[in-house]
Amino acid sequence: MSMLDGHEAERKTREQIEAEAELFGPLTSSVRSLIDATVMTDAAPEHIVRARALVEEAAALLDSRRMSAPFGTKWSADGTRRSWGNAVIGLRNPIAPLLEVAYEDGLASAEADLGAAYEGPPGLVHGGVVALLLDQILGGAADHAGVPGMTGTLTVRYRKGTRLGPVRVTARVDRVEGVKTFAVGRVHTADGLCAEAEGIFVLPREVRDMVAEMGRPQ
Ligand SMILES: CCCCCCCCCCCC(=O)SCCNC(=O)CCNC(=O)[C@H](O)C(C)(C)COP(=O)(O)OP(=O)(O)OC[C@H]1O[C@@H](n2cnc3c(N)ncnc32)[C@H](O)[C@@H]1OP(=O)(O)O
Repeated sequence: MSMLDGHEAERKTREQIEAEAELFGPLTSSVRSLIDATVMTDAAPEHIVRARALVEEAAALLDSRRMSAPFGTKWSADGTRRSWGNAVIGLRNPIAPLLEVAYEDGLASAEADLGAAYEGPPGLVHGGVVALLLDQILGGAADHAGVPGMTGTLTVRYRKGTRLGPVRVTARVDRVEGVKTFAVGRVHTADGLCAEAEGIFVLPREVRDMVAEMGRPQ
């Protein structure tokens, strides 16, 4: 599979996209609550059995018609970009903590409330989830600065356990060296700084080749 696959131009209007967001956003939110309830439930066995039947019925309804491929990234004529399946920010993805990333003065920042579904060590966020958030926000900072790339290397230093609950993640571009963008970021909770990261984001060769090809005179 090429890295250019999964990017798709679409002709939907802003109103159509908003209507889709209104339809799918609440579904995702309900399933996210279901995930939390599944991890945390202490209900009676007969309630678990009944819940399972209801969940299977819902899954069958949703599965009655499927997209032919994962959501990918859809680009609208007005520049709107949707990655609704994304594992961190996807509006249609209930396992995404749903970071809403804000960009200001070169700083990307987002907050998330990480519940029991993200646990690693008791009461703490799984280290892979911490890396997941950092990967996304560092990559987002690079992208927003106009120097995007695929994650080549992500180095995370875990300074202290990240307690489950509200977290704040931030990132910015540190420097650009040719096709590599170096971004740095942090994760904070009420306990203070929990993790720091540096990422190297590389604009892939095939994207570089495509850009060079487009710039060549006909
Ligand atoms: C369109 C995107 C928008 C995307 C914008 C959206 C961002 C969202 C964030 C989500 C991020 C992800 O999850 S991304 C998914 C996880 N990552 C991946 O799957 C990437 C898998 N790896 C790859 O596709 C490839 O190995 C690449 C793209 C990383 C590099 O391949 P390449 O492009 O052929 O690289 P190549 O020409 O050999 O090298 C170019 C320069 O990069 C350096 N380099 C090569 N590999 C690495 C590396 N792993 N770590 C550090 N540096 C590296 C080389 O030394 C060289 O430096 P010099 O000689 O020039 O000094």
